[in-house]
Amino acid sequence: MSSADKNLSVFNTAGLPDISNKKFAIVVAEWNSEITEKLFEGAYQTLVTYGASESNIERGNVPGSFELTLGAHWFAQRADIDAVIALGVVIQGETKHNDYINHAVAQGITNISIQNNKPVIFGVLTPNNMEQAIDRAGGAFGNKGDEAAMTAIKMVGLKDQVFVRK
Ligand SMILES: Nc1c(NC[C@H](O)[C@H](O)[C@H](O)CO)[nH]c(=O)[nH]c1=O
Ligand SMILES: CC(=O)[C@@H](O)COP(=O)(O)O
Repeated sequence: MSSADKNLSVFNTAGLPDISNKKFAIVVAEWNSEITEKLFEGAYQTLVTYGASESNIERGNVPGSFELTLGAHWFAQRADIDAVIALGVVIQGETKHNDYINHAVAQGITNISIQNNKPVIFGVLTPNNMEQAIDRAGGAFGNKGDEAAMTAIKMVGLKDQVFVRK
């Protein structure tokens, strides 16, 4: 992934960890579901492609992206969950409401990842319009869900590297 590539589905896959026994939760916002479902599909398929067992991927739905933080926190509190992926799409409206949601969720997800000492991935699109959302949910710029899943894979690998006794 890089700004030059500007493709959310292009990433370095060298040295990925064995995730066959890792358990992932994916929390999906129902707002803009025509896009969030594409993000979920991308995240799910990326996890499976790189070694996760389908039985080790659990999904939860929340009404909107603002609720992603609490929904992700509930999963992150579970000892059997190794990483949480939060997926949402917050589209710019006429007011500043999207700004408040985006900032709250970005900070909230950061906080719960640290609080629960495990990866909680910010897989939230914050486009100005639906076209930009479509481009980043399997369109011209890849799929944010792919990126979020790959980020989760790499972070669980880093956690094992740091904490699992050799
Ligand atoms: N406008 C969008 C929302 N709004 C709903 C909020 O996320 C939240 O559910 C509500 O404020 C009640 O707490 N949510 C999105 O995910 N995307 C939007 O574009
Ligand atoms: C980001 C949203 O919540 C959005 O639906 C709000 O739209 P608006 O700012 O036009 O009320």
